[in-house]
Formats: sequence, structure tokens, C-alpha cells
Amino acid sequence: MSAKILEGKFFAQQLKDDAGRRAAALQEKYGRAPGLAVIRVGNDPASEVYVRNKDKACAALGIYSEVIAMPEETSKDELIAKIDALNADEKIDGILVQLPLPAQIAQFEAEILNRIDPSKDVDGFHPVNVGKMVTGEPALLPCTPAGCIRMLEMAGIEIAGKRAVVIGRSNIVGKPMFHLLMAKNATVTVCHSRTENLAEITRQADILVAAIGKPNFVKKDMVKKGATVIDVGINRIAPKKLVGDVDFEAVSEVAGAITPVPGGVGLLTVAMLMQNVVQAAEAHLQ
Ligand SMILES: Nc1nc(=O)c2c([nH]1)NC[C@@H]1CN(c3ccc(C(=O)N[C@@H](CCC(=O)O)C(=O)O)cc3)C=[N+]21
Repeated sequence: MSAKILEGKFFAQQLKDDAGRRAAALQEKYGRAPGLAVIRVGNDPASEVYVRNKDKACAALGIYSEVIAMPEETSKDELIAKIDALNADEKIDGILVQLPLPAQIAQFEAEILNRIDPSKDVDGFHPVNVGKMVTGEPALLPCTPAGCIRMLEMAGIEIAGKRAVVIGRSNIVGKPMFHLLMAKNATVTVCHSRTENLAEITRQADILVAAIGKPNFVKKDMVKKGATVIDVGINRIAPKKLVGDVDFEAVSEVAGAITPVPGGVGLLTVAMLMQNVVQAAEAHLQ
């Protein structure tokens, strides 16, 4: 058997088309496009690729976008001053501070992100949005997990009543993935670095989400026949060689459906960001 490959491009395009239509409607009705500001501090080369992809996506959809490149040695106060200015900027509906931050301000990450106006928090990282997500109130939701849920729905993969296992418990992916899958009525287990008998648990998953950050970590014998496998990992193992957290070749032989890396979840992350910018603009304008 060979798994159906869930092409990120196909699903991302549908989310982007919808965002583009809604952006045009706002432009028409209110005379202003949705606006995104991405702040990049320092010169992390991976960040540069991602930020460029976000900027290109905005341009393609008629979303106004600003990329603010700040030097590596930017202080916490300088970054916060920039966030304050963008909070007050009426052209800007969404603010994203690209992570990771440089070492000298990494310790202030929470303080910095919490400064973003929750209504402009298109990453869905602000405690106000996290709280709303947990209680099920409408909110800006974290792009990667929300994009994965939208993909499952578009692909017609049942979530309600199914067993979902998430490997990884980060604030950005693992934890929100847990909440969003549970909100869709899956029975969800979260595994992590201290989990005992990991394979025994992952083999029960109808939907397995890998968000660990270790190349090819999920092996064939950890996956149930026919399971849907979502690979959130992006591991650069050579200058031009990107692999996920899943041993794609081998796992494809048992899975029912699987996302590739590259060309999978990363594209959905960007598409979901566009959805969030439009959602924020609708809330600001309507
Ligand atoms: N505040 C913040 N929000 C984020 O959403 C955020 C962040 N910081 N820091 C880094 C991660 C990572 N991320 C990706 C975005 C696009 C691709 C993407 O476009 N991937 C393509 C191309 C990958 C490539 O060629 O390098 C693919 O998977 O096919 C991947 C990963 C957003 N992140």
C-alpha cells in the first residue's frame, strides 16, 4: 500500500484564494486592504526564507505588507517601541515577530510577544488568544496547528471520535494542536521527550502529528496501517536538503495519508497566516 500524499500547495491555495477574495471585499467596501507587518531581528537565514514567503503571499493576495528588518543587536526596548508603533498604525491589522529572537533578547520573548495588541496577534501567541482558544471563544489561532486542522477538513479526513496523537508539546505547535484537535472532538494524547513506550501510543493514532524537531524520528513501526500522518518538522540536514520529523519513504508504506516536507505543512502555515490577517482586518473594519 502507498499513502495518499497530502500536497500542501493544493490545500494552501484554497485558503489563500479565500483570503484573497475577502481582502478584495474589504478593499471594495472600506477602501483599505488588510495589512501585515513582519518584524525580523537579526540575520537568521531560515527566517529570511520564511519571511520572504509570507511577503510574497501577501503581494499575491492584495494584502499590504511591511517587512521590518532590525539589526542583530536590537534591544528589548527598541523592539517594544516598534511594536507599540505598529499597534497604533491603522494600516496594520497583523503583527508578527519572527522567532527565534537573537540570544540577547530571547529571554524576553514572552514580554515582547505580549506587547502585541491581541487583535493584531496573527500568530495567535498572545495569552488572550491562547485563553480564548482553550475555552473555545473565537480567536486568532496559531497558524501551523490551525492550518493542519483546515487541511484535514478539506481532505475529508474525519477527526471527530478518532484517536489523535501529537508528539511534541511546544507552545507554538504541540499544545495548540492538542486543543484544536480536542475541540474537533478527537480523543487526543500528547507525547513528549519523557514519554515512556512512545511507539505503543503512536501506533494507536488514527491521526499522528509529529512536531518534535528531530529528522526522520517517526519510523514505520510507530504508525498504524491507514493512519493520517502530519509532519510539522522542518530539519535542514544539509545546505539544500530539508527533511521532516517523519521517515517519509518508509512511513508512506503504512500510512493512509501523509504530508511531505518540504511542500506540506509549511505552506499551510503561510496560507493560514493570510487567513488570520484577513480575519483581523475584518474585525478592525467591520
Ligand atoms: N512568529 C513566528 N511565526 C511563525 O509562523 C514562524 C516563526 N515565527 N518562526 C519560524 C517558523 C517556521 N515557519 C515557516 C514558514 C513557512 C515555511 C515554508 O514556506 N515552507 C516551505 C518552504 C521551505 C524552504 O524551502 O525552506 C515548505 O515547507 O515547503 C516553513 C516554516 C513559520 N514560523
